[in-house]
Amino acid sequence: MTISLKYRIALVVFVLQVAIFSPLLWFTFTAYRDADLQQLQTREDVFMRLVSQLGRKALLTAEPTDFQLFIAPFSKDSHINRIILLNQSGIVVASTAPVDLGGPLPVQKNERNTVWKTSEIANATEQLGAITVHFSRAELDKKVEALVKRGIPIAVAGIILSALVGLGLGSLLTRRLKALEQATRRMGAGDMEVTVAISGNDEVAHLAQVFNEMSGSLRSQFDELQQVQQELSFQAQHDPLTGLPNRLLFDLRCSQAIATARQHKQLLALLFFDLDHFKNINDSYGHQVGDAVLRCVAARLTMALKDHNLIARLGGDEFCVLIEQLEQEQEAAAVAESVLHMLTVPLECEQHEFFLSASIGICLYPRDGDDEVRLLRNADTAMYRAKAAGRGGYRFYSHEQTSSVQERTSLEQRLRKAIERGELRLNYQPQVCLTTGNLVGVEALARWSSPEFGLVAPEKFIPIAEESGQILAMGEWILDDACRQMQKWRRDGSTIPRVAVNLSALQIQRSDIATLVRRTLDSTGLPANCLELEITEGYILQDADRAVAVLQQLRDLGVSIAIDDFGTGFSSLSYLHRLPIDRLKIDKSFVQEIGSTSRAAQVAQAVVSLGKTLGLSIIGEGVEQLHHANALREWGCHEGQGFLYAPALAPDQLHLLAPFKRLP
Ligand SMILES: Nc1nc2c(ncn2[C@@H]2O[C@@H]3COP(=O)(O)O[C@H]4[C@@H](O)[C@H](n5cnc6c(=O)[nH]c(N)nc65)O[C@@H]4COP(=O)(O)O[C@H]3[C@H]2O)c(=O)[nH]1
Repeated sequence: MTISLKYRIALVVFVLQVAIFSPLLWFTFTAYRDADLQQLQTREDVFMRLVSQLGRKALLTAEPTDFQLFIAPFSKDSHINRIILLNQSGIVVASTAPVDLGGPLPVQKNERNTVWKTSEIANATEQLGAITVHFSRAELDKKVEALVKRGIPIAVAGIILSALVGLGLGSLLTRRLKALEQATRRMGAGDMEVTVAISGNDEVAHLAQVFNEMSGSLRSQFDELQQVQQELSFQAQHDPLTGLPNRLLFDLRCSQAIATARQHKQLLALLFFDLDHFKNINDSYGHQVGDAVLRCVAARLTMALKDHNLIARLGGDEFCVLIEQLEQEQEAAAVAESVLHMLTVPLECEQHEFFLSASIGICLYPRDGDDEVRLLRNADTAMYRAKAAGRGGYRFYSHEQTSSVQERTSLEQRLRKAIERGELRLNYQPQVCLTTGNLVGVEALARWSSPEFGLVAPEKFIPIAEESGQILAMGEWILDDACRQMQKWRRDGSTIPRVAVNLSALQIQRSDIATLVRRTLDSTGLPANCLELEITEGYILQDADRAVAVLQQLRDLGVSIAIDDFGTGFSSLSYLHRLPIDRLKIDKSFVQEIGSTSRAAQVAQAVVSLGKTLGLSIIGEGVEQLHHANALREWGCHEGQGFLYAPALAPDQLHLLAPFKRLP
């Protein structure tokens, strides 16, 4: 059993009081009684002396009657029980009742509160007798008893009072200690603001002061710790490069948002996107510039979408936007469009200008998934569809996309082995002079005949090869095979002036393309002027400065350069005139509109004029109809390529077609 400090103090005070006052009380009583007793004894001695003298007189005169008369009144004295005068022979000669005269001295019994006193009576020569007095002490005892009766309640009251004082003292002391204890408990429970009031200047006050000092120091340490903890938790949940929430925080917020949306039956949208060809920026300019671009993109995103969305960087160039409380899915499309629009503004970063675009996948809760993992995966799938559809756009997720992504993954795996298994080959599509109908060149176009998937269209496997990086090895093989074939035709006496080979943007950015071309020309023996390299307009737009430098290096080798798919980008005269190129290839989407009233047909004509103005050769791609060829020729376009003349053919079929005389 534990006794609180308050009661312990009270108990100690009580015991001390009892220990001190009991002997004191006892001493006072006995001292008082002793003093009274002494006084009584003195009076008894005086009385003894008096009755001894009177007794002597009675014995000497042998006339005890006077003596008897003298002592008779004392029989009523409460203090004197008996007075007995004995003669020489021990016979009672005078006494107070009830002792009989003439008899011997009765037996002296020691009664309570009484005392016998005897005094010998003698003269000079002989013993005369004795006087015995029986004194009573009852009076004295009664007095002491009365004193004790009066004193004990006072003593008990005093002790109780002191016990109460002890209790009060204890609670006074422990109340302050209790306050300290409660403050310590609150601090233990995490309340760092707690202090205790300091009263007085005693030890408890000092303890309270030390406590306050300790709590102050703990508070500042706790604040520091909290700050560090907040920083750590911020760092753990944010991307250090852009300051945006990272994957961890995004997952957390996403699952919270899903729970809220589930509860209130709301719609959510998740946008997942990456920057098209961002890898090229990293490869060409280094990671520092790449990082700066990502920072700028993050800042723009935050500016554009800050109001209602959670924006996160999931890693690399992958970003995610979560839109809550959606009314209808078109709102997600609007956000996607604003992201795309925001990226169309050229980005000036580290003294370079970048033209960015992104491919965005959108999926919706609850339609496309009911947890963050599934939503993210499906948004990723939708993003791949957006990429496959030509980049720079957005796609909503649909269930069919999942199977198409699975197909894409297995295509990618099979493609890795395609070259070494000899499943890839090149076909060649003639390019014809629109005036003479002569064969002016061929374009090498890759074909993949897979045992599992059959003939796979280049529009399907080339983007996969580009995204997976396989285009580097594949492109090297294509360049080598095309140059080797061309050299073979030459040796066989063919008069095909040139072979055009498509270069992927990645090949130009990630490899030393000029060295590769030089090496290939050397190893195959093909003269440089027999090789044309086709580069898409899109690549040049991504990075015009670098494109100018690379194209110049290639041109210095003696090869010619054509800009493929011209008209599909955002070409402007400002960069076109700086490019070291030989030919513009009008994209087939424009050529095929010739004859219609659409703007595309007008663009085709405008491209021809532009090319002529710049002194470039122009070739129309996708010439399917005679009127396409006629119109192009009339506008001044030099060459044409398309199904009107021939599709892409295997190398051994090509010689059957030349010369082309399909012109009117
Ligand atoms: N509708 C229509 N189409 C016509 C006509 N004439 C030609 N074509 C097609 O138009 C595409 C022209 O190639 P591209 O613009 O370089 O577009 C190419 C090119 O970007 C890429 N590609 C093909 N082979 C290679 C290659 O060896 N290397 C690289 N990097 N890309 C390649 O794949 C794209 C598609 O190639 P293909 O399917 O061979 O499709 C070829 C060709 O078959 C026509 O009259 N009408």
